[in-house]
Amino acid sequence: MYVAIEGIDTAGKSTQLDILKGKFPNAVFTKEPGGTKLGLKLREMILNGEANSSLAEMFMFLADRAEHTKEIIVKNQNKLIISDRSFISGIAYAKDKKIEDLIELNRLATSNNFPKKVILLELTKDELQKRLSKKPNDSIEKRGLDYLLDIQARLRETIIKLDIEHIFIDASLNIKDIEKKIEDFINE
Ligand SMILES: Nc1ncnc2c1ncn2[C@@H]1O[C@H](COP(=O)(O)OP(=O)(O)OP(=O)(O)O)[C@@H](O)[C@H]1O
Ligand SMILES: Cc1cn([C@H]2C[C@H](O)[C@@H](COP(=O)(O)O)O2)c(=O)[nH]c1=O
Repeated sequence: MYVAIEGIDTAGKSTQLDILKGKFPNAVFTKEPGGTKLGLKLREMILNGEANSSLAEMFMFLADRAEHTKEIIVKNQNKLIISDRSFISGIAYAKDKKIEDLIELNRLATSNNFPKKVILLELTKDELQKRLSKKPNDSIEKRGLDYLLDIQARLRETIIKLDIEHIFIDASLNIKDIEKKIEDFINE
């Protein structure tokens, strides 16, 4: 089963994934962008802000996703796969593109291999500001609070629009409480 953890920058995805690796030792843990050798090169170029064109950036994420689908998702389809982000981030972060167009582009990139379950960690503006202030910000994070909160709303909208089995979790809850909610959702 293919499961994705979604959330804007600093929502707590990596923190939860580190715990989940101990709870699901036989699962395949991966991420977008950067889940493959090619994806790591694409991730570095994107997060260093090397694309001047938003369309070029979008296609770089789609290229990462196509490689990730072929090399990780399809090759491990009989296992539990838990991914840090997915095509849902791809749709939500491409703010200047139509969701309908993005859905079709992502169907092509993933050969229709969408996650079966999605966990969305959601931050308040205050908590996001606090967490962003504690770390160096990459080119996307530098676009600011309102940009990221709009992305968060698009993540929620996309999950609902595509009717994917999901759970929305308050990312400011205690780390252990969040983990239990995620574990129970994956196991249900
Ligand atoms: N439930 C929580 N309560 C308080 N702080 C948290 C919680 N979960 C994570 N954090 C802290 O928030 C920061 C960001 O967490 P983390 O790196 O896991 O987020 P992320 O979603 O992986 O971020 P990014 O997408 O930017 O890599 C870290 O300093 C982490 O310790
Ligand atoms: C998959 C995907 C991601 N993004 C953005 C979201 C983040 O700002 C970065 C990835 O960094 P992280 O450390 O993995 O959170 O890229 C995007 O804009 N489009 C996508 O498809």
